[in-house]
Amino acid sequence: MGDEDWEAEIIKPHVSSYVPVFEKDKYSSGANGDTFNRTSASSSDAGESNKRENTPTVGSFGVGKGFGNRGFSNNKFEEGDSSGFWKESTNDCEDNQTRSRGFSKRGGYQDGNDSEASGPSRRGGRGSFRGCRGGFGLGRPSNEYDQDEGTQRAGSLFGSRRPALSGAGNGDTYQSRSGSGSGRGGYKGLNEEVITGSGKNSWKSEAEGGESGDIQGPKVTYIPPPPPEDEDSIFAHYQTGINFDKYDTILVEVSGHDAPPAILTFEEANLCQTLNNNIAKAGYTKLTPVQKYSIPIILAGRDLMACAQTGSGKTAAFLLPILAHMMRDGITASRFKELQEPECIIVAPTRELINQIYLEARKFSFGTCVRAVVIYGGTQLGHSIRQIVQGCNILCATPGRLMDIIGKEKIGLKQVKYLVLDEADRMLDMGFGPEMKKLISCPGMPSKEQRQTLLFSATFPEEIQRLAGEFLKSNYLFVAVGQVGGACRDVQQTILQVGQYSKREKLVEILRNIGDERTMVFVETKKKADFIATFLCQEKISTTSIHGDREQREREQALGDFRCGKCPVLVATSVAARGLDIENVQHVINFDLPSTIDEYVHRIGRTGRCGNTGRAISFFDPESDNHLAQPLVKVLSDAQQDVPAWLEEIAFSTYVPGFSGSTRGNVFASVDTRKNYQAKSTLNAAGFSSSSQAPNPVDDESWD
Ligand SMILES: Nc1ncnc2c1ncn2[C@@H]1O[C@H](COP(=O)(O)OP(=O)(O)OP(=O)(O)O)[C@@H](O)[C@H]1O
Repeated sequence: MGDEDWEAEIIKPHVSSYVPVFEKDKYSSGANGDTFNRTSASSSDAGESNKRENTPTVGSFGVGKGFGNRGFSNNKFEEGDSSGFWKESTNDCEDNQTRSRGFSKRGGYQDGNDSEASGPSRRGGRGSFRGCRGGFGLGRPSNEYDQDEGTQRAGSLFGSRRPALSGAGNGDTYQSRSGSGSGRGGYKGLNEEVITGSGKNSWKSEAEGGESGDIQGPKVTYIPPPPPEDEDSIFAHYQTGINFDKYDTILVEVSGHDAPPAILTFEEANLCQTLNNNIAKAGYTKLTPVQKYSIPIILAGRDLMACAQTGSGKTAAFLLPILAHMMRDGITASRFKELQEPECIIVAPTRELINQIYLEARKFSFGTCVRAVVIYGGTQLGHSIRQIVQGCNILCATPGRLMDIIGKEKIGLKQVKYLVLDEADRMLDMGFGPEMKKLISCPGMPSKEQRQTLLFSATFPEEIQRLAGEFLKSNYLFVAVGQVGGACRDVQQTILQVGQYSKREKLVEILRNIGDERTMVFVETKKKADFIATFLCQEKISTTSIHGDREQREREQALGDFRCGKCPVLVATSVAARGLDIENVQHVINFDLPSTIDEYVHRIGRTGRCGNTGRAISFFDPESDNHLAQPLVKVLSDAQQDVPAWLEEIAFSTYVPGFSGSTRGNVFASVDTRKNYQAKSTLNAAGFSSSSQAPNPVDDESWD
């Protein structure tokens, strides 16, 4: 599905279609209670027995010049005047697969008729002008996930930055991409402090010269506000939901050799008193399944690939045992030093997510001498360095910034004992995979035999599992909570057939029904995110937006406004699809379906977290979404959701050979891929599956 054809929309009659009615009493029930139909032990048993390709169009939102130049900050959207919605060349996610350096055209300075061409080719290679956001795009520009220096420099070239959305709260105007610039996060050019490395960089990231100053250009000046220091804020948490206890019924499967038995309680983990206090202050009284299994595995020093549904506590599942190890090893407080050598590195694909992980690390390490630090793109490099040199035991980082800092020799890797890839499938795919490979082959980085590597996600496609072998010891354990890649059952999923010309109207109808309940609306492109947010503001629906073309300051502001309820609607691209844990998100609307089913699972997982219920409504456009019909049917049926007959029909008519059976084939890797090579698993003492024989050594080799 491409962008909507707005021009055509004007002449095409709107087709009304069903709008679901939101009844709160229905809402809270959902189809949550049933257990997965698996043969392994449930977690509660454990202790007992143990591009879309967008084509350019003429015309943009403003008049004459496009967004970047004139933007629409002063142009209220009026449907009748809009001759067309320009087409965006790449979606937010695609960007991260482009490692280009150079200049940007869009955003900062773009003619209305000057649509970007599709795909990376137009992004330019190294040293070229980069087709995005009007600025120097050095390093890893416009990576939706980790937009480091490129993004932050972008748009600055012309001396102005886009103001933040101003529609927040009143829905009147929605300013974005204005070329007139508010100066927020503005370009200070060469006057900005440049912190350079020692000058003897023996290893540099691909982004060398990015923010690091090797190549001069506009600098990122944004310094994120420090998080509140008071204990109440540090331990602030939301309540687990009515379905939290039902987590116990989810089947868990562990594969690999000699898996330690699961634990049932926090006490069994034998954590130190400080950690136990922090767990209690965080409001955790009971382990989630992924925690029951992962904590003892990590405590036993094993490598782990863990797959568990969205919102089920994977973050604590790796943080707690790592911290416990550190405490047990008598870690000493790290002091001010120019070169810090953290014991733990955690990487995640988006800035907001890594910040969230950092806050969790800070929470659980409260009162210990362990110091966690977060660094991510879109913020001033000097600020990152200042945070690090003060001491760093746990470094939480987005990939680009991490590589820059390593290149600056502010971080040494010799002491790394724990390497965590959150959203690991994302971290290992085409976008970040090369960066991660560089990380593990950086000088000083202990080999996989010497470090403990932990991979967590809600989705783990087979091919990514295979790639992961390079990162993990061959005897790693694989924990699958429920269906690998399956959707959270606490999310009630509705798929509506909505043609592109009816989407906006439908969206407004739904949002009006929803009222003030917090809702995330996912769209496929950054431009559309702006456009829809503007449109909703004009419909008097308080809306903000987050996407990769927004400055980091704006992104954080948007998230803050959404979190606090000032703007109950957040229009987002896939940058917000993974990991974000926002209280009280009751609805997710896929205005555009994503291109992959995994992305769908992550997106809808922004609601229905931690035992709370949520609803997801997706607009399915038969013109463009048919490829998703089969995997959607599988996801829906696995999560025991109603599958619309029309969707089944489409799925059937778009039958793909090899996609067969009641579960409709292998949309997900339903198991540890090593199982293909292993003998049949047996139930171990803890009641979960544990492989009884060594993998075939030949196959094993292929993992290295
Ligand atoms: N044992 C627990 N008891 C109570 N709350 C918990 C527990 N474990 C985690 N939580 C809370 O559940 C929420 C979701 O946890 P978390 O963000 O780690 O989920 P996740 O599995 O990583 O999700 P995603 O796949 O979307 O990244 C957080 O607010 C977290 O504090």
